[in-house]
Amino acid sequence: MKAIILAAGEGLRCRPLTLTRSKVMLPIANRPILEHVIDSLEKNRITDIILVVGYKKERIMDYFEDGLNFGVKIKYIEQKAQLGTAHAIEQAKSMIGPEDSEFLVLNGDNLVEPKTIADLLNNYEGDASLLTVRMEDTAGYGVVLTDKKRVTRILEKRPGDLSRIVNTGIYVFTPQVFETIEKTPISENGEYAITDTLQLMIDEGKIVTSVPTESKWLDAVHSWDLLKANAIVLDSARSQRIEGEVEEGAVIRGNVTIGKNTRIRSGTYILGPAVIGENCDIGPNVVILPSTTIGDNVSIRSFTEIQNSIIMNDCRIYSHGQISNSIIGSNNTIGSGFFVEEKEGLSIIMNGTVHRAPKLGTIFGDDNRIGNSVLVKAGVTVAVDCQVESGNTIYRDLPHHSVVL
Ligand SMILES: CC(=O)N[C@H]1[C@@H](OP(=O)(O)O)O[C@H](CO)[C@@H](O)[C@@H]1O
Repeated sequence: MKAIILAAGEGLRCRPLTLTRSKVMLPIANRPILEHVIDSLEKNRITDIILVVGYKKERIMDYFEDGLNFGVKIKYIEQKAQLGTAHAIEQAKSMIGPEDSEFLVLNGDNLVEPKTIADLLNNYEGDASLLTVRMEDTAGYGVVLTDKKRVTRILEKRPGDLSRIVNTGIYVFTPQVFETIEKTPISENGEYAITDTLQLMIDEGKIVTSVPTESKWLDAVHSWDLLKANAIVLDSARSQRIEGEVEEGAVIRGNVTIGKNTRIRSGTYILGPAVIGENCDIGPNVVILPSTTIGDNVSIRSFTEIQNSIIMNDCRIYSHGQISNSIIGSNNTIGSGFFVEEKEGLSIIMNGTVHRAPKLGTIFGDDNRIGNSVLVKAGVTVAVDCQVESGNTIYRDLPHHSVVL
């Protein structure tokens, strides 16, 4: 069976991280979310992949190329305008032939394990099947009403407790779906939504079924969801793998992965689960606590403590820093004495809507230069290419190219 992966969106709610990469390229345990998705498909022997790309497509194509390094074959198709999920699927129509009696569709920015996909592959039936999960808080999702297995209605992002059965956005379709996609009207928010296509199919008497799963499915809606996804993936590691050099006097406990050419200097204490990439220089006397991921080519100097955070590639973090519940994009230089405040239950306003965050420190995009003794207030973001001089406190979100003297 072929799989169409939707990977064209930017992920506005994951800014500033998505200013320089699309959401599917955000790393979890040092691998893009999309790589986790492709890996789960490959483990189900789904190796014919059509990737619908758009925003920052070059970065995706440079990383995955033809897919052979990932055990799959990838063909790319561009969605030039972001006109919704039905429109995205329609772009791949010419790649689904008469030999394809059905095909799989999934989002490139949802974390799934192999079993999640297997649950749908083993139970799909009818003209279309959608994989569903039960959730208490269904805000921001599509939900379905069912009569036994059959879906009787799809309600997209409506307020109220209409149903707890959430649409994961993972489907098996027959090629007839393209005929209904053509008839799908544009929605109020100007998109052609596959959920409207499914409702049309139901109205036409076609059989649309719901396949429930309890396997892993995590949608990274906001950037802070990456921390949760990272912790879940790190937790599933079952062993220690050390390919770098660990100096005498360093302590490494639990499931920790340390990449090639990485040096862990004396006095450093690492408590897993944690992943550290290649060519890093950590210590002496650095503390890394669960659930932390550190990318490639990162240096962290003495007496800095990092906990439950993601530090992306090519960062330099100097001594006596404290970073927790935070995401630091790639190529950041952070001076000594850096301190990130953290708070639980912050209300963060994005485009006029209030979003409730879990315990959160800060989120940095790429390429920022931070001087010494800088403090960042909880929940504040620093975009891309900002410069903050020593001794400042960052109280407000910094837009890209900001200079704080
Ligand atoms: C129009 C559409 O495709 N809506 C889907 C889709 O929403 P997005 O806002 O496009 O991510 O994925 C959700 C799952 O991530 C699903 O619950 C919802 O029904």
